[in-house]
Amino acid sequence: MNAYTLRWGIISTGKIATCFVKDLLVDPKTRDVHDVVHKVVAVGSRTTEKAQDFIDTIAGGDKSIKAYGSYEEVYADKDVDAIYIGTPHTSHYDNALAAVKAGKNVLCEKPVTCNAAELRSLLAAVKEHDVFFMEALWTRFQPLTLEVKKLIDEGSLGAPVVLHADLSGDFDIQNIPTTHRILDPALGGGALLDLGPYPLIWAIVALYEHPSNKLSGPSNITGTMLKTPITNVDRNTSFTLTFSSSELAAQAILTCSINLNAQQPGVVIRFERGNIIIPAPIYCPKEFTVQRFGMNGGIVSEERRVFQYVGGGWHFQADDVARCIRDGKKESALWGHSKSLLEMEIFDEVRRQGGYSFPAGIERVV
Ligand SMILES: NC(=O)C1=CN([C@@H]2O[C@H](COP(=O)(O)OP(=O)(O)OC[C@H]3O[C@@H](n4cnc5c(N)ncnc54)[C@H](OP(=O)(O)O)[C@@H]3O)[C@@H](O)[C@H]2O)C=CC1
Ligand SMILES: O=C1OC[C@@H](O)[C@H](O)[C@H]1O
Repeated sequence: MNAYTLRWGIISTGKIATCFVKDLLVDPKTRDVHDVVHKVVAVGSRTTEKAQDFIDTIAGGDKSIKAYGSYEEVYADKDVDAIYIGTPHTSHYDNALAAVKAGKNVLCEKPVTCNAAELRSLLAAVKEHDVFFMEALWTRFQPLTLEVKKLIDEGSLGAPVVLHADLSGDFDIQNIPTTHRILDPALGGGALLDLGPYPLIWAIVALYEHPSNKLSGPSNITGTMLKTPITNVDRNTSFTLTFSSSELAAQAILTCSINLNAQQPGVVIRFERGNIIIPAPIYCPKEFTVQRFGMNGGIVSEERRVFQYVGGGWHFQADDVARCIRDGKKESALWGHSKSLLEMEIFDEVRRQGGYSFPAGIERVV
């Protein structure tokens, strides 16, 4: 069977665009993938020099990759099948909408938009232009996550009861410029939008996607935010989700911080008959441990599973995008539109309770 080639146009040349493109250049055979391959055909930046420098640095100066000094030229390029968007949160809506209107398939970094209203508007355009669209929630596609999901669904641990998940990062907020995307409210700064998708994705995998939950949304959401006096964005955010509307009765306790390092606690999923423990960093964990309880409630067995592969882990989502586009699908079965929408609705509610409003004009749709 001939492998399907997906031709990518890259929007922006920052940190995550670098990680993603490096992974696109990893031979899929190293992860035992033989049905799809990836080709970077164009890179768009706000300056042509940066686009060319990116190609020189990341892709060894590959002459077949076009360097554009605007994003619009990438959207218009006939050789591009799919656009990858790696700009700051507050640009996602505009960039994705422009790509969709140009008839391109889109993979857009997390958080997919600033709010649920922007996403609804974007999804209407996706439908109208009949293109594929996905938020780049890469963790959902990693082999470890697929194994954890299989273990949960197989049911030997019983029902999930409580999930704890944290993602923190030390962004050195006392010393970075207030224009850094993590501090600047005009770039959607703060912990929730940047780090919140990761604790949330584990709650979605373990609770929302649990077979007994029948894809019911949380019946209750609480959120509280501690702001930094530097720019008033959320420095520490805690939020809880209660699932109780179907056969599942479970809670998720989720936290994220921009002034702590990314070490433990990671993720702990507590079931009736055991635990799944996933050490940090929870966006790309490399191992998990399953503990099983005996009759008296003590731990009678512990199994550690380790996952290794070539690359950073962003290529698994790229393979899914390629297969979807090859097969004419408009959304992914693993991280489809409704999950991104649930994420944005939860974030809207947590920001509402936490008292975090963006500066006027930042949200393109309200
Ligand atoms: N999936 C993951 O693991 C990660 C995802 N992310 C997500 O990716 C997005 C970008 O993050 P990151 O790569 O760290 O950010 P960077 O600041 O490193 O890069 C963002 C890039 O976007 C472009 N850009 C366009 N408009 C602006 C603007 N107004 N201000 C600054 N840059 C702008 C620039 O590229 P150019 O000048 O070439 O146009 C810039 O290099 C965020 O939404 C974040 O949540 C971030 C890190 C990890
Ligand atoms: O997606 C992300 O994962 C890792 C973090 O360090 C980064 O800020 C965030 O955007």
